[in-house]
Amino acid sequence: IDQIIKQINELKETLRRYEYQYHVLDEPTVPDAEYDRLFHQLKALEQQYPQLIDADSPTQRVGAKPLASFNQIRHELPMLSLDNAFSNDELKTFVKRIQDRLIVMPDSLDFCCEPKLDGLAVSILYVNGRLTQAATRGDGTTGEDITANIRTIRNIPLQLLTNNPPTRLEIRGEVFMSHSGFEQLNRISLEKGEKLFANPRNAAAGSLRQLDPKITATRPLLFNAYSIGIFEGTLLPKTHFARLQWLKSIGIPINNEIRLYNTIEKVVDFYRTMGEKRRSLGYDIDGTVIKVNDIALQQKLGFVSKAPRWAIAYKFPAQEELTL
Ligand SMILES: Cc1ccc2cc(C(N)=O)cc(O)c2n1
Repeated sequence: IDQIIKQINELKETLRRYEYQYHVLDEPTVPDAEYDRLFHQLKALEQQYPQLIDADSPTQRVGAKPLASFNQIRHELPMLSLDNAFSNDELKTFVKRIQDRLIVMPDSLDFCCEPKLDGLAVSILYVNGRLTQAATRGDGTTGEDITANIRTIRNIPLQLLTNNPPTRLEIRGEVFMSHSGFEQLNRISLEKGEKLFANPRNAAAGSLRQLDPKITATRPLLFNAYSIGIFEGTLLPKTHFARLQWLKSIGIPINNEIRLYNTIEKVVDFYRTMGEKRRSLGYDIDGTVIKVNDIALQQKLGFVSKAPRWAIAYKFPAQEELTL
């Protein structure tokens, strides 16, 4: 039996590494057939020795039975909404307000720039490196417990890839659907005579609101992290950009368009570039998110009402055509 345990642990470790290379680094090192072969080998061993199945095995993504309803979860830290800017002038005002508030100005003010994914904000909690809970943003204070559905999203790791995980780590990010996944889903829904979704965001929302995780597991959902909520038992890097890189290093997918700039001109150029890239990204974005990179400065700037003073969503003009 020790041989079996050793074999099962090796299979789990290998599969987790393959998943990380494929979903987070976007650099698969083995063909899908090899991943599938090992996956089915693990599945067979676990069926033969069910007492050796652990909840975070790569084979345990799809929950057992449908829920009757979603439980409510209270966010220990509120999930913020962002103020919007719709012009360069409004962006400049955002930066000016920051400079006015920071009596002592740092020699250079770094901004972390990201595409603003058009999906749904979720919170995912890892306890001792294991995915234990996930919730929708809801009204920012209370959300719905969608743990079983979040576990079915293939690029979200069930365990953090680190030997000394934080005691608790809350990841916040966006669940979204790619254009190709959306078109494929609607093609299948059409064939099955089921209702079609109007756009990828609605399709993602509908998929996360499924009470039966077996249905969610068939939907092409993706996740990109954009910030850290609660963290305990670990020291974090001092800047937002470095924190995102750290998340990637422990197995959490982040967007690959994120950049760091230290002048407003470069930030405006990033906004323009993302506006051009928008039609070829393969997923919907509705603008960019510009954040003060230094965490200590973020804490000095704080929030006004529910939105941070240190971040702005610089949006694109509303898209005329529907994405159908
Ligand atoms: C603080 C905050 C709130 C909402 C966000 C939303 C997105 C997004 N939709 O991509 C990205 C971010 O960095 C965000 N950051």
